[in-house]
Amino acid sequence: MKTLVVAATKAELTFFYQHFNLPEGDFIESKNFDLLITGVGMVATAFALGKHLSHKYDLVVNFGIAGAFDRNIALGTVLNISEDTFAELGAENGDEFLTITDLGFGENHYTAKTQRKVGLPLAKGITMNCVTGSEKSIQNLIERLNPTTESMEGAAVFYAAKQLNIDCLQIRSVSNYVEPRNKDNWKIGPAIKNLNDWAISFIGEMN
Ligand SMILES: O=C(O)c1cccc(C(=O)CC[C@H]2O[C@@H](n3cnc4c(=O)[nH]cnc43)[C@H](O)[C@@H]2O)c1
Repeated sequence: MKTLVVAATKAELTFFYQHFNLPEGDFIESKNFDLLITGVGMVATAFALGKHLSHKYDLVVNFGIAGAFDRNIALGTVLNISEDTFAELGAENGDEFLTITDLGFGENHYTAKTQRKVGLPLAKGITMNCVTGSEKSIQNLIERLNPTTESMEGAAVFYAAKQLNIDCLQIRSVSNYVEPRNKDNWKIGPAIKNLNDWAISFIGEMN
């Protein structure tokens, strides 16, 4: 049983590195799991997974922070993102948005796949190239997709795992609300701490 742990940045897995005494580096191999730091965004994620994802893995787990659309979710909450959509992939037709599925070019929506018990609240993610930062964009996305969270990588990880039919999970901790940009409101520290506590326990118990 071998797991590939995937994150966009090393900072998001700071305490995980410390706990498992991992060396510096973007691709670290260990007995029970390997760790891949992809860089931020879908393109970097797809390229890194194209190089490193293979059938030697039984499970891919994407860990990261995320923005939440729902203010009833406390900052720092750890969520199981069970479905994710490439929200910008498609075409505008005036005020209407056509997905790549509407255009006949494939699927824009992907799901987590695992039999393992995760025990976290489920959430519906979207994946964006551009962090949402205007009321108009927020309203459009809510009307069109009604997402709980957004990230910049999640759907790309699900996509890659699906290509090889490997089980996958996406676990994200809420660092901020999706709102007109104000980084002073982000609570990255507590979000990373909660994410790492969960990741250490989950990956530790698997081995
Ligand atoms: O500024 C810092 O100290 C810092 C430390 C660790 C990570 C970061 C990031 O900015 C990580 C970028 C990562 O976060 C995801 N993310 C978080 N919030 C959102 C959002 O509102 N919309 C989209 N993505 C978000 C995203 O997946 C990025 O890869 C900073």
